[in-house]
Amino acid sequence: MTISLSHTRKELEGDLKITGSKSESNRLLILQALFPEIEIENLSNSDDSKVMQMALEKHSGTIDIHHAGTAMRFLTAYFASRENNEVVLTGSKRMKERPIRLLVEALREMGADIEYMKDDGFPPLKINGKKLGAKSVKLQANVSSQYVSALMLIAPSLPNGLEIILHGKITSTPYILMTLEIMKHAGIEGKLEGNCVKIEPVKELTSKSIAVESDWSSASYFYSLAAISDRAEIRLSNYRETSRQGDCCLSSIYRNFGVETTFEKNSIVLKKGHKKRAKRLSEDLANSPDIAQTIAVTCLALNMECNLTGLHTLKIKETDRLQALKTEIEKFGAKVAITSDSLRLFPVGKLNENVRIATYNDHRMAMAFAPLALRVPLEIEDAGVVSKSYPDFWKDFSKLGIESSEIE
Ligand SMILES: O=C(O)C1=C[C@@H](OP(=O)(O)O)[C@@H](O)[C@H](O)C1
Ligand SMILES: C=C(OP(=O)(O)O)C(=O)O
Repeated sequence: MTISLSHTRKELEGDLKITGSKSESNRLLILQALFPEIEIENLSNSDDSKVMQMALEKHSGTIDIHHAGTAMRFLTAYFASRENNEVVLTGSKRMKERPIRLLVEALREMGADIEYMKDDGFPPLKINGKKLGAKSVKLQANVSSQYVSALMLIAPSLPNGLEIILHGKITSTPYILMTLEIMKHAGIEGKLEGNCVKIEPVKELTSKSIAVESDWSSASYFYSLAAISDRAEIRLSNYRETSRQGDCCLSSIYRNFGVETTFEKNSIVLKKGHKKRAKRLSEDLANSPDIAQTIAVTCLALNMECNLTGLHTLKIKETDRLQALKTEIEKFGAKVAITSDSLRLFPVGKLNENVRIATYNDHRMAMAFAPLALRVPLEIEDAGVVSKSYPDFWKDFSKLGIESSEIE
């Protein structure tokens, strides 16, 4: 489905409830499968969390996790450590290109029985679950933090817990801290000190209901809308002032665009008035890679030069996001220079109209470009792709007065 987007007003007002964080949800679903004493509130309604729930009901056969990176990585560790489970974990065409070797090697070092069914280092995987007895394991941590979280999540169910020694420069660190915080909240003891994560073994937990905070990465698209608007007051729930999600750094980054955030009870209120904004933006996003696309498009809309660094993980996500951003942003007439870990945007002033955005099976390509409709009419291909993390995105977007119509 291709949609065309245009705006009716540049002053935005609205009140939205955003679905639960898919990252928090998918961690809690694994923990709940290991410790049924855990109850989850405000679970994400994303495809990635639905696929995780479906997978955790199975003990054998082929499990297709589609595009869900966390599901692929967390379930590899989960099934490898479950005795008498024999599964094939597979995914979309893109998932078969997303590397998993470092995690598989670490699990094999712990005694796991995992085979590559096609290309070495990539899904699909044949996993023959076994009791894993290792106490300590080494893991390279500069490619994806999801490998680290995957091992952390199964660690409390192992007889000795687990010490994970991280090598290389740790990437996407807030996601490792999120895993740790959620586990601690559930009653599991653990710590990250220097390059060593240590998780204690647990037999049983006290029953506990844990609430998932709404998704901060999803909030980024409303930050972008507010930044591009003339005036905005958008209220989003349910958020906390002290979040476990690294993408809460949006509240400070978007001050550069004149958007102020206030916390009121369980909501954040994004306000854009007549505050001055920065002339250019420089940000290292190694801790929050999922908001890189949103920020680049906000800069495009506001004619702001930007230099985004720390983007080395973007090329192994749902698509090569650096290349995809360059291709799509340049359709508007701007210039983009990319390296393997950075993106520089040189804006043009007047943007080309009625550009058709390709989304490359990447939910964030569709959602990141959508706010640009406040500046120019545009079209977005395969708009349903948003369901990976935010199925109600277009519905919520229209509540703020952005009109979309299906054209194909
Ligand atoms: O653990 C998680 O929930 C995630 C970790 C990050 O991946 P990397 O660690 O691969 O950067 C992030 O991009 C992804 O959307 C979710
Ligand atoms: C990279 C993402 O997800 P995953 O790696 O879990 O597929 C994302 O949601 O932006």
